[in-house]
Amino acid sequence: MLVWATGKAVRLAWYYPTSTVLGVILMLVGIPLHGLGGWWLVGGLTLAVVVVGFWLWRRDPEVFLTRVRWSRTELRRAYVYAGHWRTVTRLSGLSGDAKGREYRPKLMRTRSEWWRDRVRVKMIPGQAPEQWELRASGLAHSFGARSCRVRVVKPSVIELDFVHADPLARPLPVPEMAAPGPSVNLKRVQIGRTETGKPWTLKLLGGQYLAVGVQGAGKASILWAVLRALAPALRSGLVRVYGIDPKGGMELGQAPELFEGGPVYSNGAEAVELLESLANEVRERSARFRGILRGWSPQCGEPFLLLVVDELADVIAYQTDKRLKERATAALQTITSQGRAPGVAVLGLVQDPRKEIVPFRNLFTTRIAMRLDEAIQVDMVLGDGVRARGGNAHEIPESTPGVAWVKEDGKRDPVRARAFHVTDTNITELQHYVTGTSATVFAFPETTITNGDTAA
Ligand SMILES: Nc1ncnc2c1ncn2[C@@H]1O[C@H](COP(=O)(O)OP(=O)(O)OP(=O)(O)O)[C@@H](O)[C@H]1O
Repeated sequence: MLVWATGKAVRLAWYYPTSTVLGVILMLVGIPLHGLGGWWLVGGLTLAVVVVGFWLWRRDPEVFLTRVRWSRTELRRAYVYAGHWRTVTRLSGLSGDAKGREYRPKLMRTRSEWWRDRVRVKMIPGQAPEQWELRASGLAHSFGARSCRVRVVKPSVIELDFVHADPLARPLPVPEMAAPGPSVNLKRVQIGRTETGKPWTLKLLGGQYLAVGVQGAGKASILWAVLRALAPALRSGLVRVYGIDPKGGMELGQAPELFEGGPVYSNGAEAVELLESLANEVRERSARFRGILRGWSPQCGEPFLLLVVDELADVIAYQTDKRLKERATAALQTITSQGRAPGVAVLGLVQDPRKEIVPFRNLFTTRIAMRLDEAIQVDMVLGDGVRARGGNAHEIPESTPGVAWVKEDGKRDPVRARAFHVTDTNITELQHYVTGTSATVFAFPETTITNGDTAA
């Protein structure tokens, strides 16, 4: 009994360290003062702590919950998880019996943040993370969360993310542009923030990018956030950008000076010639580098090349001239498959991810799924099984343009992130920064109409 009770006490102290320490302190205060009304003092102190905590929570719940994460962790563990763990895992079919013994997944460490609870679990023998992925929705409902994602930590240990709120609900303003001069790290180009608060970075050097989303999903913000992050390198000539905007220049036409030779505003011969000239550059550079360099670096004396194609489908699928379509597809395949070492990257934006539209999706090393209509489209972009790990891009609400699920080749789990919101003023500022012309952006003047109304 003593061994059992000691084991229980150690386990309790391990999972509820702060409550245990506080309890011990209160007992140490209360017992010596027992005869002097010490327990009243302890009760009063406890009440004071609770009242002050409640007041702080009412004032600013987010700050309170961030500051006293331990209390949230221990409270939620006790009331939400520990109490129902056995029943929920049993009813979900996640525990089992063998040789008359019940095997139950073990609830390990929990950590509560203001928007999610991270719950570590030791699986029972013979269990696979995929079994938990299949039951993720049921687990979320059982523990009162909006969604549940499953991550593998190490063999037989997984972490469940129970999500309660969206940390990316508010638009992210673009950061100030870097001062001209310092070179940009092309392996870490920041274009937004992930839901855990870390920078969302693209590895342009060595990567090829495909962003897919319905109309209004915020694809353009990815494009402009990349160009803004590259601003010092565009200004110094370290990076050259080429652009194709078959939608008649509605997007790239906002800052044509940023693009080498100006953007191409059609999907015809001019666009195909640009693609073929870049494919040739890839081959020529590879030949020049062979035996001398392993890959492009800022010291190699040649600029890094980035091709941006807004609405890729117009160039490789909706083109009615079969010959032009084939030439465009072949050139893009060469750039995406061989461009890594010679320093040529592609950022393609598209609305429809079907194989008939982008037959070489797998050549893009990072695929970005923004808001999509159907679950099957998510599988097409991110790959099979990624949705079960949380990547539900078809559930991104319309109210959060710029939010995306990102899947990099070689990484098991997708990442949820939001691109910076780049406004028209930000784009004008970028253009002046890169071209070296100075300009002040004025707000639209307000005119007062004689009947007293004000119009912009
Ligand atoms: N990252 C973002 N944060 C907040 N709002 C955004 C963001 N990106 C875009 N928006 C807003 O969402 C709307 C649609 O964005 P955008 O035009 O970039 O979508 P799109 O996917 O490029 O659409 P289309 O396919 O029609 O070109 C715009 O009003 C824009 O201001």
